[in-house]
Amino acid sequence: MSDDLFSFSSKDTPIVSGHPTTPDEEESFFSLRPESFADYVGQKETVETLQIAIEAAKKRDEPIEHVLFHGPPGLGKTTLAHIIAKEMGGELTITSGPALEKGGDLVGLLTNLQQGDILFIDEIHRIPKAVEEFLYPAMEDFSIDIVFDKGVHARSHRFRLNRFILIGATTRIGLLSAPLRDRFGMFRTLDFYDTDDLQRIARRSAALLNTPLTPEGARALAMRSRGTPRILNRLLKRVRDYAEVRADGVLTDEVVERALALEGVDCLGLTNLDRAFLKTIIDYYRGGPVGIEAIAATLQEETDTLVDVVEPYLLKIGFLIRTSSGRKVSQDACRHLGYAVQGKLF
Ligand SMILES: Nc1ncnc2c1ncn2[C@@H]1O[C@H](COP(=O)(O)OP(=O)(O)OP(=O)(O)O)[C@@H](O)[C@H]1O
Ligand SMILES: [Mg+2]
Repeated sequence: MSDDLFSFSSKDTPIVSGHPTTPDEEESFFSLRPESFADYVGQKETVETLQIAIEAAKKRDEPIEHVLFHGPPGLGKTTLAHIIAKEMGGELTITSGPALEKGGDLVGLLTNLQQGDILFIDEIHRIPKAVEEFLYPAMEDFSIDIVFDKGVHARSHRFRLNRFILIGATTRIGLLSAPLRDRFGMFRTLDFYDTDDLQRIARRSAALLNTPLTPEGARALAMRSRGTPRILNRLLKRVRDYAEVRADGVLTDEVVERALALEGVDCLGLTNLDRAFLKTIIDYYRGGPVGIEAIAATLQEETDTLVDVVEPYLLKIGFLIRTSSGRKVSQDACRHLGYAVQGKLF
């Protein structure tokens, strides 16, 4: 086992984790965020479903139904919420499951919404149960029941809300309760982007940043972005810095490769954490199957980070296999990492 296996963690490589590390960073990406469906690359079926729903709702002069987006971080869920709000002409209020600690937090937000406004709840699977119960009547009947006093004096009062649109986003659909899931009229899973779409995003972002990018450079970036626009935009900025300091400012495939090698990003876009994850399974657990908790403990990483950020892409490219008895590494992954694969190793 290599010595460097434990010398890093996802905290050392924020550049490639799917989540924005700071609000400022998210802010600085704001200009790269597409503001209309025309600029939103890929996810064709989701875009079409939404466009149809929006056009139909506008004809009837009513808001669209509640929408639930599911998918790994950085694929464009928040971006879609912004675009929907713009198309529908409503105000967008953004919150997240963990930020809604008490029922009162949600009631405050709901009662401030006007007809056609949008409430976006990120990480909706992390909403506390007590708060979730306020959401049911709010979503279904546009009303909330508030109970005053306790015991025999308890009285319930029903408040009417304006007809709003709830947009929920989650990285873990399995953790969402069935009653909540069923109250969304539309449910879309966002998938990883293919290289063509990522190249398109690279060209668009490079143009917005005024950075020269060759077609080969765009392809090299796309291949290293783990199917994720947010990662692509981050890597693009790192490569731009490198090109301006160590090259002539033009983002060619060679410059992309050199710059990203420095960041620990390999030709498939795998990061130090991805490789450490796979190597742990191979070196400590003979390739698996092994439970995620055991991997997390060995790597000293959060289980959630591994499940939300690391695993989805490794599963997608077939480097990781999930079985009923745990995670297994594939032979392709072993080959990529330079392990000898003899016959049936695992
Ligand atoms: N379809 C797209 N076309 C072009 N750029 C995109 C697209 N989707 C996302 N992006 C870019 O990627 C960034 C991240 O997208 P977004 O914040 O919407 O991801 P998310 O799915 O909400 O992630 P999280 O789960 O971490 O909240 C955006 O700021 C935008 O620049
Ligand atoms: Mg988001």
